Amino acid sequence: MRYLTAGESHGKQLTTIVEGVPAQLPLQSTDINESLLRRQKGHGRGKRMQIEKDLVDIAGGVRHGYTLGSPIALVVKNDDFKHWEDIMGEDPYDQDKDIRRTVTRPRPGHADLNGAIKYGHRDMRNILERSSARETAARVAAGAVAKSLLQHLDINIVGYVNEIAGIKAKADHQLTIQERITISEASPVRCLDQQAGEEMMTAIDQAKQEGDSIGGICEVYIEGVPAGIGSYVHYDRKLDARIAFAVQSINAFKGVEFGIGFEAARRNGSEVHDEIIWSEGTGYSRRTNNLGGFEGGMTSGMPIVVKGVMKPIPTLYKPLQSIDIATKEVFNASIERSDSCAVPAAAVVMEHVVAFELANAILEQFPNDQFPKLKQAIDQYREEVRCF
Ligand SMILES: Cc1cc2nc3c(=O)[nH]c(=O)nc-3n(C[C@H](O)[C@H](O)[C@H](O)COP(=O)(O)O)c2cc1C
Ligand SMILES: C=C(O[C@@H]1CC(C(=O)O)=C[C@@H](OP(=O)(O)O)[C@H]1O)C(=O)O
Repeated sequence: MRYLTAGESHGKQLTTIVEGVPAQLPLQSTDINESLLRRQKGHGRGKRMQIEKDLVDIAGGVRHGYTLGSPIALVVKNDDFKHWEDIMGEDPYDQDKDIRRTVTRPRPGHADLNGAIKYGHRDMRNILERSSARETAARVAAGAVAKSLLQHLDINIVGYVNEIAGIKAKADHQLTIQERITISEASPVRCLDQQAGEEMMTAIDQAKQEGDSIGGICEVYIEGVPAGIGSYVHYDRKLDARIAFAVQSINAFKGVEFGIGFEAARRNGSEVHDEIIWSEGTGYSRRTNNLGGFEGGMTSGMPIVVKGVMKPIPTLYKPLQSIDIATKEVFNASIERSDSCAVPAAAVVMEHVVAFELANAILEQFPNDQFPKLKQAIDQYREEVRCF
């Protein structure tokens, strides 16, 4: 399974094509819309999210509520396009006539300057339109298809926020996945710890008031994955590595950890590696889950726990110094609008990109043309793992 996305932030629409989804998987636009609407929520987002109401149009690959096995085309319209038609429409645009709208002032921390140098654009709108995290709506649409597939295989996944601006949620390892889903969904910052969640909201409000931005840490938690998904035999078949790539590729993500992650560097081996246990009913398991569900690039059968670090949003009301590429003058310009914190939204994005990688690894390993056959094969494999 693979996917491509196309579309600019203030252009007509985002388009996603997902190829390699098995036939006969139940799929409806409501499944995808739920994910898209979750991504739009979250305390700290700017005015743009009040303009958009992301809804998918399934334009190919699905008939009467089931996938056909053909590529699935997903379209999400940009409602903001109507305000940008003169700038983003297809009619030739005379940049010289409207010099005020030419973007020549790169934001530190965004893709503007590097992208302009690479593609030779003097109007950095040509960069920012595509480097914008608006594209993550298209990634969530693709991930929602994968998530739907996983759910039909009894694999559940959720993304939530662990930390914002240094405020840490207290970890409750006993929470079931259903509890994690319900609690995070009810929290405006998608946090499992109500007290910390309230402090995070205050920190976001304060950052916004000061014209600043803040980042944080998201966690994705998955239950129901059998042991042995992925492989150790070649670097690009290691599933943890593929997940790390997908997470790192989300706009503004700067690092990835599995389980205790970087903390492993500070502990002895005896305090890191998860002891193997066995019981008649469930087969093999681990006494702890410090390694976050992976050993040797393969799942261990324990919950997958992966964290991603998001830096603060680069567009600031209180801007940093930069250089105008037209005049080479130093500037400290103010901006019209931006998110002050998008960590809660990013947790939903992370959930979906991870879902895609996991579903893809499963499809590579099992019969993938027809969903009922895939389900049968997975059920049989689970039984083999239990009796191993
Ligand atoms: C959900 C989400 C929303 C974002 N919103 C903004 C925003 O409003 N303003 C901004 O400058 N950056 C925003 N970003 C981050 C930029 O897109 C990102 O920093 C930029 O593409 C440069 O890429 P890099 O940070 O990965 O190097 C957002 C990121 C995500 C995931
Ligand atoms: C549009 C989305 O996020 C955008 C991501 C983004 C950026 O620079 O990454 C900048 C902002 O866009 P605008 O300048 O239009 O307000 C965010 O709103 C979205 O998440 O759907």
